[in-house]
Amino acid sequence: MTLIDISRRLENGMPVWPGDTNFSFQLSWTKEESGSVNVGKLTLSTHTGTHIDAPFHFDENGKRVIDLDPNLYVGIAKVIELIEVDCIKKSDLEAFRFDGVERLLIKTNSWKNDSVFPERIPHIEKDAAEFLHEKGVKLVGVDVPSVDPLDSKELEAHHALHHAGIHILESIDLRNVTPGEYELIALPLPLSDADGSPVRAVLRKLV
Ligand SMILES: Nc1ccccc1C(=O)C[C@H](N)C(=O)O
Ligand SMILES: [Zn+2]
Ligand SMILES: [Zn+2]
Repeated sequence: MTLIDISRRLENGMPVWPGDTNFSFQLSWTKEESGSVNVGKLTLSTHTGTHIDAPFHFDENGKRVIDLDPNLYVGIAKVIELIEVDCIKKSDLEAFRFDGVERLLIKTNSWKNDSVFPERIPHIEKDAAEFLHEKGVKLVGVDVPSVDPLDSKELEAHHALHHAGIHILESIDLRNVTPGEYELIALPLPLSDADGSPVRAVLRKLV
């Protein structure tokens, strides 16, 4: 069956979190120089493009990427639409059924021009994190670069989700995805010490 790619393209000049490391791919050796091969070199933040946050990103004692269970990032996921909401709160989520839903992907369509970093994004409210925990959700994915407001220092949503045992996937691209149930694959790289990791996130439609 065909895969729907929900990853943002990693390329020079792509938007990154303000002040964070720019993404760069360069050849450190060209085939001409080496006589045999092109060899590339990447420079990037762990929060580049579609990525997961490890709890260490916002908690000194939190798990690093290598400690995360890969099973979290592979399996059935429900995609819901909350188009252009200001924030994602419990009362918005109560309209949906979450029986047995462990992975929830929220399409807000609020990042219109993805060639520039957004100025404003919807964040997740604390009561939504608690509600999703009660429903048994273990992973939440959003189509924007953060689950908190862009200027947040407290990172209330990151902490509330962590407290609720919910892992975070950010900057997925759900423009070509209609609500429903899918299989998600969004595996982090096996980075030993990292606080986050880019992922190649794909969906497979369930029949
Ligand atoms: N890259 C950064 C640089 C500086 C300050 C925050 C960030 C973030 O990444 C925060 C965002 N909540 C994130 O998890 O992706
Ligand atoms: Zn992040
Ligand atoms: Zn984050």
